[in-house]
Amino acid sequence: MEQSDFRKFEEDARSGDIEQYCTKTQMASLSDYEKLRYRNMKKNYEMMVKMGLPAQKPEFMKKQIKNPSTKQTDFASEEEWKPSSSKQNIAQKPTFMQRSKKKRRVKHTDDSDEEWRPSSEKAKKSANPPVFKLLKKTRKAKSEKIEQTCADEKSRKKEENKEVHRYPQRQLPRTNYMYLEVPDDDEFIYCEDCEREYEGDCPVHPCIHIYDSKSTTKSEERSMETLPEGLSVRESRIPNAGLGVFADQTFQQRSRFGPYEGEVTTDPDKAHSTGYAWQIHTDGTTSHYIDANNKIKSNWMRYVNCARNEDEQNLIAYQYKGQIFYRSFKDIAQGTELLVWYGQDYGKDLGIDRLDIKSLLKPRYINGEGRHCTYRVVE
Ligand SMILES: C[S@@+](CC[C@H](N)C(=O)[O-])C[C@H]1O[C@@H](n2cnc3c(N)ncnc32)[C@H](O)[C@@H]1O
Repeated sequence: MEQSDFRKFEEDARSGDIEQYCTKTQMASLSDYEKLRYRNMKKNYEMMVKMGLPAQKPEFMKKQIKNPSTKQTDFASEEEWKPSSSKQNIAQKPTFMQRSKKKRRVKHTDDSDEEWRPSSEKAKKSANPPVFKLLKKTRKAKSEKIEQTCADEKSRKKEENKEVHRYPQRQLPRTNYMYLEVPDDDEFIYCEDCEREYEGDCPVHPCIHIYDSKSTTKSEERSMETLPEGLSVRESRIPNAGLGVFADQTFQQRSRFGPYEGEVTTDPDKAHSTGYAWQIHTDGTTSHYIDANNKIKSNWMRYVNCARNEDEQNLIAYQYKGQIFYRSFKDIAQGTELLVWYGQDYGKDLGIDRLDIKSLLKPRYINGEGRHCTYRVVE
């Protein structure tokens, strides 16, 4: 399918009717993004049927609601097409920070029929994924402690999501590692221009990789020495934030930096304590952390500060094949400080209240690949 056709198809999908498959309450609980996703699934299915292609009916479409008062299970929870591993680990309530787990993905191939992967294929793929081998090993070896911590964190998030608090909220543990919601599969990269994901990278708008400078030092200077050409570290423009990274030249949109270097740890307490650790996910759960606290073992990315609002944010962090990269989603002018979003918990710890996260017009540029599309309210 031509790209322009695909765009038109996506626009048409926004007007698709999914109301017949859920109750009013379920409808109201879905974010606009979720609604769009279900509409897209419905349209995809209908289009494939129309084209005479073998298509598997999305699970949610099989359960048409005749009587809205009939008790139903949660609409979103009926997504049997979701890989079970990711499904277990995803909070049921859609939140702004919750990345869409089922987006249009395009595999790198010349065969345009690959654009839509039916759920059964996806399920097969998840059952035997070609990647994450290294992480899976790490996962097997991970201590009970980390599993417990992840379980604690999930129940804490569940608590936070409750709309009515019958008891005063207890003091929550400090969460100061940086956090990304990562899906079951981190080998896809979102393209802002095409508004969809590609395996590896967008063939039309590929990232420009900015390589670290080589460092031979084994001293504390190492992290600074790895600074790529065109960047410098100096005092941040953000009051009391310490050092920050500045552009000494213009960096185009889709400049990619990384990976974020540091020590790998499975100890959440250690990761919590430093303020330089990114959380890494495998199959939707935390598997380990990359902690850049040690300057001898980390690179320059440890100096990138947290954006206080969407306007000043110019980088998004994302996990790709078990590593963290930063990518510019707009041109970065010379003299500008590079700023990324660390995640809501860390943001809160820094006293940053991202109003754009809470507003009805959802943020366009947060972390992860689902957050930085040009978001539109479609109702
Ligand atoms: C990953 S480090 C960033 C580099 C750090 N500025 C430095 O000098 O090493 C994270 C720490 O930087 C500071 N920081 C980052 N963004 C900030 C912000 N928006 N406001 C205040 N402090 C910030 C906080 O002290 C935080 O714990």
